[in-house]
Amino acid sequence: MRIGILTSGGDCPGLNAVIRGAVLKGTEINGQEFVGFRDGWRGVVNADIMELTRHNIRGIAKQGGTILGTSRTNPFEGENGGPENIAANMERHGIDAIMAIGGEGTLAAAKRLTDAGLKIVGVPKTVDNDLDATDYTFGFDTAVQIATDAMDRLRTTGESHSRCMVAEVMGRHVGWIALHSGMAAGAHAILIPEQKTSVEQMCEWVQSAYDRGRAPLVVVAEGFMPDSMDDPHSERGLDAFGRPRLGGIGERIAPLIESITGIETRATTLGHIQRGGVPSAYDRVLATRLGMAASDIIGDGAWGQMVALKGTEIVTVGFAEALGKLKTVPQHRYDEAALLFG
Ligand SMILES: Nc1ncnc2c1ncn2[C@@H]1O[C@H](COP(=O)(O)OP(=O)(O)OP(=O)(O)O)[C@@H](O)[C@H]1O
Ligand SMILES: O=P(O)(O)OC[C@H]1O[C@](O)(CO)[C@@H](O)[C@@H]1O
Ligand SMILES: [Mg+2]
Repeated sequence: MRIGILTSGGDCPGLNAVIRGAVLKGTEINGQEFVGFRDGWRGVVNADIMELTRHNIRGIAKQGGTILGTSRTNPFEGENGGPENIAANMERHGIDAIMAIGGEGTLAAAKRLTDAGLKIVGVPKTVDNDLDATDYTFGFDTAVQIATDAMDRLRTTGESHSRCMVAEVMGRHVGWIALHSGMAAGAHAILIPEQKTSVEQMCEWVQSAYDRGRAPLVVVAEGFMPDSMDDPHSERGLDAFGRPRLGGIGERIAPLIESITGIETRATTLGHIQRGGVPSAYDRVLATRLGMAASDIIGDGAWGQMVALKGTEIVTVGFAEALGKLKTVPQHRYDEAALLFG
């Protein structure tokens, strides 16, 4: 069987380890051959294909990004898009099945194509860790470590100047990166999309930390909304799928904190630094196992399914179930972190 692998949506550390895991297990054990589609669904629609052999995936588990490239192309759009054209392209290139590595958008597209008769399995990815069907997504652990390192640095400069430091991290719909990096770095306030918080409450936490002689550290997820806002802060236009690009809420709340408390405040947006560079050991192992398992479920003909982590085991979940809901930060996880605020 000849399989086409694609990576789609935002990149994250560990994508290459999935590709390597799949190709090694597939070629060595499962009797499979692999090609890569360049730039996500764009490569599928335009039949932009590269060979993936054991030789050209060697050493890539530790490389950040994706050797295949990625995009937010919609496979249903354009004159070559849609299930019939894609099926014809696959047949022309002798490709029997697709392994789609992506977030909820990529997997939603994969589900629609599978419903139309294509043979597709999925591998979940996102630094945001917001897919409910898997306990952790690879890339998350690396992003949390990068954010924690950054906050450790913000704290030393904050302490030298007796300033309040606001660190903005990724997290469009959920606050997992903010919660974990904030707990790890000992933040005095963690602001996440799941919990609307008033500016007065933020300032209370900041003031109380300051009064104890600390330089307050506030972590805010890009999708956070103070109780006065109905939509996340966006000033950067729309992405390729027409959604607002987030980012900038930290710069927006820092002057509010400064004006209310009188404490000099600086904001730093970590942005794409969180998605770049080498994956952590945890993410390499998780990604490699998911890639190997995805090769196995292709061998089983488990079309419309994706691999996922449950506890410490890799399991299989149907796209429909996997896409049902986002994994938000539960109230008790926020409450336990909030005990340490202020
Ligand atoms: N319901 C859908 N039907 C068809 N295509 C979709 C659908 N949802 C998303 N897509 C396509 O899949 C692409 C990838 O989705 P998206 O941009 O949401 O990234 P993702 O895979 O969710 O990863 P992440 O959000 O973590 O970066 C989108 O740009 C869009 O073109
Ligand atoms: O700048 P890009 O690549 O469009 O992606 C930004 C988005 O991707 C994510 O990193 C993952 O979904 C979000 O946290 C963020 O909003
Ligand atoms: Mg998405």
